[in-house]
Amino acid sequence: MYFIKAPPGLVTRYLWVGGVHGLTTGQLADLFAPWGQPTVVLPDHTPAATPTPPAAADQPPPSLGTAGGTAATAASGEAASEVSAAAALAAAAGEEASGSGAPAPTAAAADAARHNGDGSEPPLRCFHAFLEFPGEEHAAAAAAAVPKGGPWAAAGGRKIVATFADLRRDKRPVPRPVATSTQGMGVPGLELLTEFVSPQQEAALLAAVAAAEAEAAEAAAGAGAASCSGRGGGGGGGGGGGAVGQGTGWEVLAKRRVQHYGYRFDYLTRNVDLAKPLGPLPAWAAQLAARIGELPQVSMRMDQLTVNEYEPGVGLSPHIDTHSAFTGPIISLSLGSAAVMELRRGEAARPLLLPPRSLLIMGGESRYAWQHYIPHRLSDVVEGESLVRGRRLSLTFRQARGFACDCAYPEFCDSQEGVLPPTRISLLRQPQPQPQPQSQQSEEEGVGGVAVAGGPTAASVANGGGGSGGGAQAGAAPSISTSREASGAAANGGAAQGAAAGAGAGTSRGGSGEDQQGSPAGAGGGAGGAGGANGDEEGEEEEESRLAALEAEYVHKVYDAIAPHFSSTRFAIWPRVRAFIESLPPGGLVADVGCGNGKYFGVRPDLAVLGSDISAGLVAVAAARLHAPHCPATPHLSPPRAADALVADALRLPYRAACADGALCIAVLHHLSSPARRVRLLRQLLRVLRPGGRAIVTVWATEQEDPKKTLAKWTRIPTVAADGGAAATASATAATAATAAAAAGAAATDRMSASSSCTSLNDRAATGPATPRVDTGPAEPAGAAVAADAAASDAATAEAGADYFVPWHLPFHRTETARAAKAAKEAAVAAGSSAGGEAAAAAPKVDESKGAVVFQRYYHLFTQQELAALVEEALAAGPADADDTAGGDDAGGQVHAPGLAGAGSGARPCGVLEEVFYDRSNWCAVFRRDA
Ligand SMILES: O=C(O)CCC(=O)C(=O)O
Ligand SMILES: [Fe+2]
Repeated sequence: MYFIKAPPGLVTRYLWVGGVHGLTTGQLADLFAPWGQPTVVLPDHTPAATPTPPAAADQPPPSLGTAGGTAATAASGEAASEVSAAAALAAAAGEEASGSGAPAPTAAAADAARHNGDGSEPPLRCFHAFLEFPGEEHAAAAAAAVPKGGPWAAAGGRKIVATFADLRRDKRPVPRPVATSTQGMGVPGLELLTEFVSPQQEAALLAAVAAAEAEAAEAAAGAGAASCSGRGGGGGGGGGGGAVGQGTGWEVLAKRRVQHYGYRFDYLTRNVDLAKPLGPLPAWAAQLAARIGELPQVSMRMDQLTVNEYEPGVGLSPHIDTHSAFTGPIISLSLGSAAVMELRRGEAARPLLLPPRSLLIMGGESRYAWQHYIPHRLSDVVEGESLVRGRRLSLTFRQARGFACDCAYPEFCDSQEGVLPPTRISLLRQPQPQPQPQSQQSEEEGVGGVAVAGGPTAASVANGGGGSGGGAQAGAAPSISTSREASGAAANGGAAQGAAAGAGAGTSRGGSGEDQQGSPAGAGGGAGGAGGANGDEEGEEEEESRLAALEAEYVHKVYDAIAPHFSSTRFAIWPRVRAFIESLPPGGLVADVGCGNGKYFGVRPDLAVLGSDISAGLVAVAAARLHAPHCPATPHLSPPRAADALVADALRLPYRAACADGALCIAVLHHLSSPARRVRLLRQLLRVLRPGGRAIVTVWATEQEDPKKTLAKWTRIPTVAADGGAAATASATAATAATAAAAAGAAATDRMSASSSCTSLNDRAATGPATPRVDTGPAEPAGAAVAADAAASDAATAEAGADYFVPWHLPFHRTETARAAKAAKEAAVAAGSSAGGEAAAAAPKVDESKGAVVFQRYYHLFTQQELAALVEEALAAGPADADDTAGGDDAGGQVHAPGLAGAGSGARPCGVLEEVFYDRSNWCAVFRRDA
């Protein structure tokens, strides 16, 4: 395995960092720790750097400041960082260290430098190193944080350069001794039992496997099934009704054939579907499984068997069998021919010969934290002798798991936080969104049985809520005209909003003179009350259509186009969202509105999740996860689906009112382009929640942790909504102001820190009945209450957030996105050449230098007060009506408690804003519906 610098535009989870000479690996890791605890890999490919041992008192490692500026200058151009140790070090020294005066270190020197005799860590003698981050996002954030070309204060004034790197495996043949026994291999939990079966038994097993194809076909015919050839990979599944011993027959994968028994292993989801057992194992497999199960190292019932057939030259990609799919050890019996299997963890690669008739037991760490890999080779060299491979069959026995994995290796565990990204194969097999009538699309894409049929959902997809029946005016070029330009619509929109706000919250919307954008919305707001309801309806509809079209263009279309790539970057479970989910009552129902790839579906096994998203592409990814549930608590009882996903518009959720115990709305609200539409979404959440139900909403914050790497790279655009300037802050009621300010006070204390801050509003501003604290975060900083008081008086003048275009780079040379990128590229070129004006402006752009198609996504960044006020406004307005399907927000007629005034005059909001907190560049609100 070795690293190279990545080609321009390729974002990876590895960074090449130059200028590290003189640092210790520990210091280097610490320097980049804020972006995700990278593993430091040194260029000569000795085992990965271990955590820095405590420095010996008499020989401290040099401080970051001592060696400033000795090394790298610029990382431009092609650094010859393909790494043969000495060559790379010399190259690095030659390229980057000119003038440093340091002697070019040799590999041996670097190696020797790795550990001092006393256990302290000496400084690095190499000029570059590689950092392996948990994900691309982390690496990208880290790369962005390194100052370009100048000294870096955090690094003690050194110049550090960072570029993305690519990991390659095995291009250089690295002679590694192949072990013939697991003893001394250094892979805990791995055990090889040779001659586990006799040659006669081996022959019988090979014959049984050979006969299985015919038996499977026969069984299928007997069961009246029309299609069970198994060939082509789509078969199997069965449903459990077949004859005893029914397997899948041969399924043809790209390079090998497989048979499955017990449960079919799905290579798309890397999991088994417990709801679809294939039936008991056939006798020959059951006998073997029983014998294996009785081994003391195993001691469990094996209920799943995969037969792999490898022709000579065929191997198996490195992988860890999905934790959530199988529990306990994984056992593989080799038949026919030997092959070398390599066990890998980090930089360690330990090859082991698997002779025919041997049984390999992968238990414990070897099963959960080490990848296993069979190189694609025609022969293996073992103890100096070349062993030519023949046809090898392996029988891999496993036990399907019916519960979340709770192993000690969360970084490799898809049930735990370091959820693995989807496999390349799963990404390749993502259906690409086809341009088609959207209403049809929603019907077809609606997976599972929940709530898809009927209701307004189907038709709503294209419209994004834009006008009942009127559609999104698909032909119309999306306008990003400012509120000033759209003054006609603005006045009307403002009036409508005034109606909603006036009737609902009795807000101080008239105070929108603070509107920085100079939006005329203030006029509408001034009208307030019922007056707004009588505004120019045509104008309202026009405005709604315009905003819906904008969202369709700059949100929905983009996510559909980038879905597989986007999804591959989204798998971290955010601790605060997890904490919220964990705070929900047992056995409840959760609406995950804007579920994306469904990454939160499996957090709680006992909760049923209804996921919805307007992007069919993302719902397809989420749906794939449904076949890999981590959640069914009763594996053999065909449990009801614990989650389902469908394409739906968040502004018109196709669920019954008051059905959900919880609602998630993660990173969705900021894609809605007006305060009115944001309130509509919040009121939809309230409608779906039962009284007592709670929701968490997260949005991107104007206070970005690293604005130079985010805000500075995004395009600030004029507020798109006509009433955008009147953003919810100005509508804060006295109560809102107090709660908002309370949150602001505490949040301001640490809003720019990476750790989450949090605020339980109930503790600070007595705005309602005491509610249980969800907050699991640190205690309130001293002085926050004072700050809150001060902020309270400011709340009325609180700033609204701002609208941005945020680019998404879809790399066109990444295998897993090649098809999507190709389509997007062609579309971009076509749009650029055929359309003019704004349509062309909306089209994604090809950036050859970055090797990517660049899409622009619409975002509204929120201030903390703005989010709080928005939630308060929705709470005051009450749950959306069941028939809130019209585009225009005629909330004036829908408010459940008309005529409510602010808190001072006895308003009865339908619920409580429990807390607002800042978490990693997001503002998050938790609120509860009471009535
Ligand atoms: O062929 C083998 O021995 C291993 C098969 C395997 O790792 C798998 O099916 O997951
Ligand atoms: Fe495996």
